Amino acid sequence: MSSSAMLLRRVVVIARASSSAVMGRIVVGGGGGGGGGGRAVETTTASSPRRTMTTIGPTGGPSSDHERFISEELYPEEETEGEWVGCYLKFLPPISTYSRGIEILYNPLFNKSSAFKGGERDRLRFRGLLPPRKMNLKVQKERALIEIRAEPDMIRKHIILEDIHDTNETLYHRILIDHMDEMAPIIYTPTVGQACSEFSVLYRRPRGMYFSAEDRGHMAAMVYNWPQNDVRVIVVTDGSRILGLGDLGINGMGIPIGKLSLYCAAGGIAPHRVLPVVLDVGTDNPALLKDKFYLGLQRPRLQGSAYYQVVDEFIHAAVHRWPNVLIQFEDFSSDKAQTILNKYRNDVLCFNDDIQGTGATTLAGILGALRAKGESPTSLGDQRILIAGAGSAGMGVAQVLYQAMIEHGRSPMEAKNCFFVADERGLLAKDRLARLSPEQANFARDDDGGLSLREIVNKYKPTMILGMTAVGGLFTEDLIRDMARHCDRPIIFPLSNPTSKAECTAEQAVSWTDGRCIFASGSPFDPVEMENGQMFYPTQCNNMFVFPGIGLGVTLCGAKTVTDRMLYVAAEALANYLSGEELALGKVFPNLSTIRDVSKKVAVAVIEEAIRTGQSSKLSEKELCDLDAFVQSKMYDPIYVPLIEKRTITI
Ligand SMILES: NC(=O)C1=CN([C@@H]2O[C@H](COP(=O)(O)OP(=O)(O)OC[C@H]3O[C@@H](n4cnc5c(N)ncnc54)[C@H](O)[C@@H]3O)[C@@H](O)[C@H]2O)C=CC1
Ligand SMILES: CC(=O)C(=O)O
Ligand SMILES: [Mg+2]
Repeated sequence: MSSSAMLLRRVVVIARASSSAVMGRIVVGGGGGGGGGGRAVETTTASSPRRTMTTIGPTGGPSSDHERFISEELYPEEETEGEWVGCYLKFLPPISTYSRGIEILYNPLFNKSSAFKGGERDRLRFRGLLPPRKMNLKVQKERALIEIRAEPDMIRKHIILEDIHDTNETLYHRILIDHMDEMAPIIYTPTVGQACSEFSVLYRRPRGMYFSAEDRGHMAAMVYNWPQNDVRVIVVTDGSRILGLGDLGINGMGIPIGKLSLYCAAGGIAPHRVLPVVLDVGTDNPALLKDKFYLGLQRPRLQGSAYYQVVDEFIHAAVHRWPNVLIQFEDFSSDKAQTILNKYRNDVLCFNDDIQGTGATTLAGILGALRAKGESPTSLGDQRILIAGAGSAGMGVAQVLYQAMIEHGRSPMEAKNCFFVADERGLLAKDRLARLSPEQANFARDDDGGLSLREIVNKYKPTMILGMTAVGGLFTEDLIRDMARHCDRPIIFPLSNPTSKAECTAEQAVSWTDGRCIFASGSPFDPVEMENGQMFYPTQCNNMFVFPGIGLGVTLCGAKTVTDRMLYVAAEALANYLSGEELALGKVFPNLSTIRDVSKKVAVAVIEEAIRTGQSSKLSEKELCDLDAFVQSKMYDPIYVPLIEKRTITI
């Protein structure tokens, strides 16, 4: 083709780009095809909290191969600084930085590695510090997937992914978003359990902050060591109950890191706005106390007021530097978890994921299960609910289900009567009131204290059994067969994590109930082929389905606190997400691949609730008309944007 013909085609391409803005050689907007409506991209600088919003047009595809050929020839991909969508190059607002040279390559928030374009390599002074051939995000992802998939061992896969996390956050989150089904078990439960157990020996690079008992009196200053001004979400643990693995001390850092990866990938919070934290108050794990490679303080855990002072100092320091930050308490042992939540929940934007997040998620799963049985949500108050495990998770679930029953018109007494809560000493009843926490005492039965799980099943014929004991295999064949004898479609939720702690497996539940159970588990299980050849698809009842959306919602609307009603509407949004087809397949939670959309729906529900109840300080009624599009526009989408020197251009 002659160069004049090529030029002519270029003019046509530009002219077709309706409402296009043209900046240099970059065309904004797309032709036909794509999803209609503009999309807003939010950019931020890692070193500065300033943001720009630029609306870009519909993502139209190329109208012909010919057109694509011409455009790409004019603007070779490896040299243009934008994102190719078919034959169009989308304009992307640049990020400006004070960093230069090698510093940028070592900053995972900025680094694009082989995807840095020639212009950037010159502007930011690292030409020659990278191999010359340029790749794009797609090719980099393809290469990373080959490496991850070639590795059979889950912990090795985890190490590869976390290595990408530590070197290139854009690529890491792109991989998570595009392959959530495959990646969640690697970065989250069950593999994160092993990653925590081996955290000190696997430790490579710093991520997050540690506040130890030795830092008392310094925390208000220490928080300024964190390089980001705009932290929106902190996940904090004291490492005292990591999944069902017990006290792992600072090795529990893997949990805030994993949860925050989900905040970014599923909840659309930009990675420079999240901060994983461990409070190192010692450990009572005898193996760690004498492990020469353990990286935390080797002393018994602080107790009493000394312990609560550390928590208090940290919270005040964090809120002082980042006044609007959401603090998510995670994996605190049950003797402290509720006390801490009660102390801060009315004054600080915070929630406890194990208590409240698990409660909301399990409520959603139960509402889904009732739908699958052809029952209405109000039938929740007709259920007989056996909860095995009276810790944070068990009592959190009991409280949220109880509130939902009240919401649906049951009296407190009627609602309480639905519950049978048991721990390792059997059914909780008034005979041991003196040794129960207020939350446990609320659900103590009048009689039958100490009945075993099987005795409860055979006497009270529960319609569901929920496991939050961290005791792998607790749901025995006899127990589940008894459940199935008394109930046509028993709901069986072994929720303990990681997989080794699940009270039973999907295969066991299906086989012992002859395929009649409605099942969901905390950690993932593979589909099961039933005797009749039909497939059974277990889904995951894990708080990952609500916490990213709750975080996105409360931070976007500037909520002052996280209310019980916000958790309730989050559960409803999750339950409503399920389609009839999914329910027919036995699924009570959506596929993980939809988690980003689920999180958006949860965020919308939370924001609506905040606006309705006057909890929202940033959004008002007028934003309600297209909240879905608003939330979508605010969600972090990992793509490479051009980097420029801060000194040269300010955005
Ligand atoms: N799927 C999900 O989203 C979530 C799952 N979990 C899981 O739930 C489990 C429990 O977590 P927490 O409540 O924080 O722990 P926890 O240690 O506070 O509570 C465990 C409870 O189980 C009871 N228990 C122990 N042995 C028992 C037995 N043989 N029979 C009946 N009860 C027994 C204990 O007495 C205690 O009440 C963990 O494995 C955790 O990973 C926790 C939060 C969310
Ligand atoms: C999922 C979760 O938060 C836990 O197992 O603790
Ligand atoms: Mg947890």
